[in-house]
Amino acid sequence: MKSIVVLISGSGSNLQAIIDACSSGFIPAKVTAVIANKADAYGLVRASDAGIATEALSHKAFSNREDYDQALIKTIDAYQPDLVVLAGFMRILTPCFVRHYQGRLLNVHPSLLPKYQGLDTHQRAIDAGDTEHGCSVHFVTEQLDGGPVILQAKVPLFSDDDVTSLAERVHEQEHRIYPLVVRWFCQSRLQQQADQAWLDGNVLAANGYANDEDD
Ligand SMILES: Nc1nc2c(c(=O)[nH]1)N[C@@H](CN(C=O)c1ccc(C(=O)N[C@@H](CCC(=O)O)C(=O)O)cc1)CN2
Ligand SMILES: NCC(=O)N[C@@H]1O[C@H](COP(=O)([O-])[O-])[C@@H](O)[C@H]1O
Repeated sequence: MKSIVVLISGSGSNLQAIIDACSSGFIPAKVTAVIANKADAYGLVRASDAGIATEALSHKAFSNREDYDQALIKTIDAYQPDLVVLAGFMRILTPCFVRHYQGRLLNVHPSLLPKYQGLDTHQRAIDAGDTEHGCSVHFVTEQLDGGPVILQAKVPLFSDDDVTSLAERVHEQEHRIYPLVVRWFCQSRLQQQADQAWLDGNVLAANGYANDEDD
């Protein structure tokens, strides 16, 4: 049974989707710990309610990003995860952290990467007058939101949308594609592909896994 540690900063709806997918057996893995950089992250309540170990490690307790990341690595590694999942984790991670989890560190980003890397993606798409938006699950690299994209989902962007309505529509798709990618990752075939993609920096052909005989 694969082991997953999830990092959060807020509500944890993506965390909940992954917890539920593990509970149903859709993801052949167990979330062994949820770690937040904010003690009031509601995702910690979701984890506790699911009987999952929780830890709050505030970045404010550290004088620099490197020291925080070293403490975060120590906390994570105590659970010996096969996979580390960022689910609304709002800290930029140092190269040292990224290298430590190379190839087994995923993130979900609320845009159709490479569009709108960084923050405030929904408002930026609205301001740009886009007619479509979406979300991306990608490998985490040193380049912020620049890692190889594994799977994306598109949503329409309507003229009367605001950030709330658009975020809700994107969230629905995040809750679909993130558990699917985590499932693939926990099936060993993708791990080998992940290492290869990591090396080549290629975009994984999401469709190529749609028919994976392991599915
Ligand atoms: N090295 C990497 N670190 C992180 C990545 C990544 O791809 N490479 N993905 C992000 C997730 N993310 C968007 O998906 C993201 C998170 C946080 C920020 C950011 O600017 N954070 C600020 C603090 C903002 C806040 O506290 O509200 C910061 O760290 O100073 C941008 C994008 C996770 N990390
Ligand atoms: N740049 C990172 C970022 O903005 N991530 C976004 O934070 C939200 C977390 O929601 P959740 O806590 O309900 O899962 C998600 O929409 C995720 O795409």
